Amino acid sequence: MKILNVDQIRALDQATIQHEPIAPLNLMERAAQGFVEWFAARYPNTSPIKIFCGLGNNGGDGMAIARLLLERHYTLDIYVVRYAPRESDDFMHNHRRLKLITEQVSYIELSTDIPAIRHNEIVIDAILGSGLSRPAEGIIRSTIEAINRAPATVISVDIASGLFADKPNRPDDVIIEPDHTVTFQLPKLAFVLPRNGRYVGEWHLVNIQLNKRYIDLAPTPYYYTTPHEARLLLHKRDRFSHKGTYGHALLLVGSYGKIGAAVLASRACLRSGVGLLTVQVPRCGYSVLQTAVPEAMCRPDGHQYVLTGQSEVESPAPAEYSTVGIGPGIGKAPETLAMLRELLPTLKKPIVLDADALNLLAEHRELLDILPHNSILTPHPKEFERLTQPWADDYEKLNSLQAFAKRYRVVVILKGAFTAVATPDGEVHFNSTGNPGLSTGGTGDVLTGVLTALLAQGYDSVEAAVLGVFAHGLAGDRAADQRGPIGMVASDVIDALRWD
Ligand SMILES: NC(=O)C1=CN([C@@H]2O[C@H](COP(=O)(O)OP(=O)(O)OC[C@H]3O[C@@H](n4cnc5c(N)ncnc54)[C@H](O)[C@@H]3O)[C@@H](O)[C@H]2O)[C@@H](O)CC1
Ligand SMILES: Nc1ncnc2c1ncn2[C@@H]1O[C@H](COP(=O)(O)OP(=O)(O)O)[C@@H](O)[C@H]1O
Ligand SMILES: [K+]
Repeated sequence: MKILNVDQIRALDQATIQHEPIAPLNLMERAAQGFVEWFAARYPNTSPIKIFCGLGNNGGDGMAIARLLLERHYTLDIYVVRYAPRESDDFMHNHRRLKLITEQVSYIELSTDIPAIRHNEIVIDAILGSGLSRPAEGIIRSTIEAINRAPATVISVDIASGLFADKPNRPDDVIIEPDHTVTFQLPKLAFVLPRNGRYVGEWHLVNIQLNKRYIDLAPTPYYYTTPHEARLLLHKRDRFSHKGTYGHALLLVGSYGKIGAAVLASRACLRSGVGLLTVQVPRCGYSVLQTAVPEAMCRPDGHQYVLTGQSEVESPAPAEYSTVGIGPGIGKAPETLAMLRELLPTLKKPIVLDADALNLLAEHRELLDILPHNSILTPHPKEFERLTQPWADDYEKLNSLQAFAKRYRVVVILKGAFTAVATPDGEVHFNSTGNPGLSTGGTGDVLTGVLTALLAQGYDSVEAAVLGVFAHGLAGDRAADQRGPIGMVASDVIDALRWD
């Protein structure tokens, strides 16, 4: 699913109005109906509601929503924040229609007009929408502050008032802090960026049948992976396949005290469909791995405690495997750095790099230039910062992510809520699965195993990254259903992996 910017959203409205064709007012009615259906499915009409409307089209949506809720017999106090003399045409029209069925519309011009809001109330925020052109000031600001102070449930229409949809706010901007945002058709870039978490809450899409052709043609680097899109990426298994069909992966993982990372990555790799798996661990990990993961072959490293790349047993060179996954638990010993230096130039196919492999790249940047093209790097934000430099805001971080993936021709998976997969072509795919239960040691090792298995099976790097991140997050969601987000551990995520 595409993520469009504000100009494109405005043009999309216009395209819908022209080509469907539909009158602007009817499109607003459709949006309001969509919101009200979402709302009515969750909140019974016993909860008292206060709705705050601005004077633009977001306020117009609010006026229409108020009328539709009154028709459904909700108890409603309606407020218009009169911050300017100008009103949009569709606001005016819906204001007039509302006044035909109720006299009870209050106007907020001064702080003293702002009502007290009680804890059992629901606030609907329709003050400012995607037309925000400057930070909220004056009476809008005071109203937003009052809503944020109130102990009520807050639901924003389209986007929290005061939040820019596709560019950074200043740190001291006043913005609604909703519990939910109900937005129309497509997500906004602001919704998937970490620093906006409290200005978005849980967000929900309401389909209002905006022009499909415009959406299909609109250029954008930003995408949001839907379950349907992820499923389309999945390769089917051939009836006459054998284990050779699904690749032979090599994992270079673990060091003394971190053999658990090796076990987790290996198990996840096997649970993600790899044909054969060989794992190289330092000698101290040999019996652990052979016992904990009997399905994997193990080649013990020549070193007792860290990886050096030297193997005690006769075995093929890493380049002969379908792919290599390297990083979980390896540490940063000089011998391991030497291994990386020797290994990288010999590899011609994309590989997966995670954890201390990334930290070694950050400390020895010349290695970045010899990464096999289309390799997958899986930094969490701290690791990514080491690879680049600190950023002032999420938009700067996003630019730096795109630039990095392009410059080194790699796929970068920046992990976290709405994990961002940046491609060498400059696209970014935000993931839709996962939950805070995944914020626990070892879940990143699981992701490395998953991705290594997908590359070994012949998925191209972008598909492997988008699908792998989706499936990993979905497994995390299943694990959270079973164990709760607090009790779940990385092994539960492996057990919950499913590929159908
Ligand atoms: N496809 C869609 O997304 C649809 C959008 N609709 C609604 O239309 C909204 C966008 O409407 P508008 O473009 O009128 O935008 P707004 O409702 O955000 O209103 C912006 C108006 O307020 C002014 N303004 C902007 N920032 C201000 C500030 N800080 N202080 C004071 N005034 C400020 C602007 O100059 C403009 O006149 C959407 O958010 C959505 O609610 C729906 O009605 C129909 C479909
Ligand atoms: N709040 C969250 N919401 C969704 N996914 C999360 C969240 N926190 C962490 N994750 C996911 O959990 C994994 C954590 O990886 P990482 O930080 O490398 O942990 P570790 O190295 O301990 O295994 C990543 O896939 C990340 O996207
Ligand atoms: K709003």
